[in-house]
Amino acid sequence: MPTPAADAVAVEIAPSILGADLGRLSDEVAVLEAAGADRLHLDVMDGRFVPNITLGPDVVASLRDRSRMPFEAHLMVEEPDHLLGRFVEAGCQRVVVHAEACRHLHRTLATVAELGAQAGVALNPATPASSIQHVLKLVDLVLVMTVNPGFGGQRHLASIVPKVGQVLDLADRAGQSVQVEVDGGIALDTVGPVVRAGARAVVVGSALYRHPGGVVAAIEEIREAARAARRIAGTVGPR
Ligand SMILES: O=C(CO)[C@@H](O)[C@H](O)COP(=O)(O)O
Ligand SMILES: [Co+2]
Repeated sequence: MPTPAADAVAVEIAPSILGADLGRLSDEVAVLEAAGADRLHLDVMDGRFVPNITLGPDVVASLRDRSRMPFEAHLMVEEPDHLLGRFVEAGCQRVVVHAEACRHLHRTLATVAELGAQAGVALNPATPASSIQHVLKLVDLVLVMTVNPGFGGQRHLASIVPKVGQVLDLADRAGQSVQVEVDGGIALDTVGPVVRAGARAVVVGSALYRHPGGVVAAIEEIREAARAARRIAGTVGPR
């Protein structure tokens, strides 16, 4: 299997541990790392922005000692400014905030960069691509949500997939380079269209844990389906 870096049609796989056995979290992270995950997607929920509560920076810090994967925190947190430093100190290389959760989005993203991490912005299904035009120069990643955030295991909203291309068009016109990652209901049957739309990374949660062959087989198959979609689309350039 070619390494993602050497592979012109690679699509990065970022497992979400929401579907894992949270009582064995560090073992589950080790399994994902051994399975070749490109980075770990940590879903942080505050019970306000979304109706669920998950993990905080202390949990992230204890996983940090046990893994060499890059960590990406997906903050589903209302007004997250007070927590940005905590997640960077905990070892997150990237912090993704929701456009809808930040009153001063530009300032929040600039703060992430000042803290020394990569900044990402996430968009709820109802939020248009145009709402982040003014911050594209501050982010290296746009997370297009294809479920309403808050829970793993929801049905993928295929109608939102065209937003991937809309974000990439906006970035092109602004002369900015961003990676688009898609999050929500990604599985063997949904990864192809999002990759053909231009996504170069996908978050995968429940599909990993539903697969009868286990996490290793699931990552392998989804990675191969994503590579095949890129080959079919004939898009091996940056997009
Ligand atoms: O951010 C979220 C949900 O809010 C996601 O990262 C999901 O938790 C991924 O899980 P699946 O949709 O793949 O089951
Ligand atoms: Co997420």
